[in-house]
Amino acid sequence: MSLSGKVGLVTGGAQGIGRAVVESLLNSSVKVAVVDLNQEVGNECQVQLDAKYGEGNCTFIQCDITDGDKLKDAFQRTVDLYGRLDYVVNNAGINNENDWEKTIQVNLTSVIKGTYLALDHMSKEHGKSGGVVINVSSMAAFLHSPHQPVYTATKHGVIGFTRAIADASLLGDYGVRINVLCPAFVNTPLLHSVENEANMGKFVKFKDDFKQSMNKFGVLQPPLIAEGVMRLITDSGLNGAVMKITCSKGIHFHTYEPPSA
Ligand SMILES: NC(=O)C1=CN([C@@H]2O[C@H](COP(=O)(O)OP(=O)(O)OC[C@H]3O[C@@H](n4cnc5c(N)ncnc54)[C@H](O)[C@@H]3O)[C@@H](O)[C@H]2O)C=CC1
Ligand SMILES: CCC(=O)/C=C/C=C\C[C@@H](O)/C=C/C=C/C=C\[C@@H](O)CCCC(=O)O
Repeated sequence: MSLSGKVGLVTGGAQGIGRAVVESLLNSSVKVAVVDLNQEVGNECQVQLDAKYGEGNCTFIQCDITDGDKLKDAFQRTVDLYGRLDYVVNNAGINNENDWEKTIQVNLTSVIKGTYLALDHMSKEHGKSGGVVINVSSMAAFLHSPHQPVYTATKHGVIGFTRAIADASLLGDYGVRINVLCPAFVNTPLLHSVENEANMGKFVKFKDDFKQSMNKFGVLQPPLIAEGVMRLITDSGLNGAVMKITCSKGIHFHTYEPPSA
């Protein structure tokens, strides 16, 4: 399936999982807007991607996704620059149990806003030609992690929101497939934040337990997560899917029991 001529937007795309996703999209000839808070890392990312993929194929847009007006501008700038929008990956996330209200804003509220903005630009309801949204949750949503109660809550929320809005998209014939991705531990700067009291607050005292959990389950590399994202983009049968990626099972899907009376 050729993705050439398509346009993607990835939040938190300057490093870690988001950066790997951006590179996979560029490798498939998709033009990409890299939306990220971090100006320095974003500038560095732009220079490296221009050198590797050629100028004009991606653009870094500095933006704090918790600022609704700035996020709206980032979407509009992408469409103004590349003429359309086909794929949105709501990936940016933080791990901060100290400032837990911020964690809710970044990990859940902004994912909801990013999904609604994606629909504004892609839904047939608005005369657009459809597309794919991928919201990044975590395997933490399937655990009762003592290290990260609020992070865990946000990731549960992302799954619930995504499954519901995916059904709405189907019922309303929006032409947009909306899926959720749940990686286990991935080797990125975020993973190392679990050692910091500034991030973990009073839960930092569980850090040894946390490390044992990582040793037990293993740590994934970002390119495998990007492979999962590309599958969610290219498999036209997937809507409301909950993709899990773990060391033991690789890329697989969560299944839910059908509702009963
Ligand atoms: N690393 C891991 O073990 C796992 C991570 N995840 C999730 O994957 C996503 C990406 O995480 P990583 O790549 O590991 O993190 P990371 O910390 O390496 O990268 C996150 C990126 O998001 C950006 N960002 C943070 N707050 C932002 C804001 N307010 N506005 C715009 N950009 C912002 C950062 O500047 C950074 O470039 C997150 O949603 C995370 O919760 C899920 C499962 C496992
Ligand atoms: C316990 C998680 C945690 O404290 C925080 C990690 C920080 C961020 C990464 C996050 O999103 C967590 C992922 C957690 C994954 C936990 C367990 C899985 O690896 C279980 C996999 C089971 C299997 O391999 O089949």
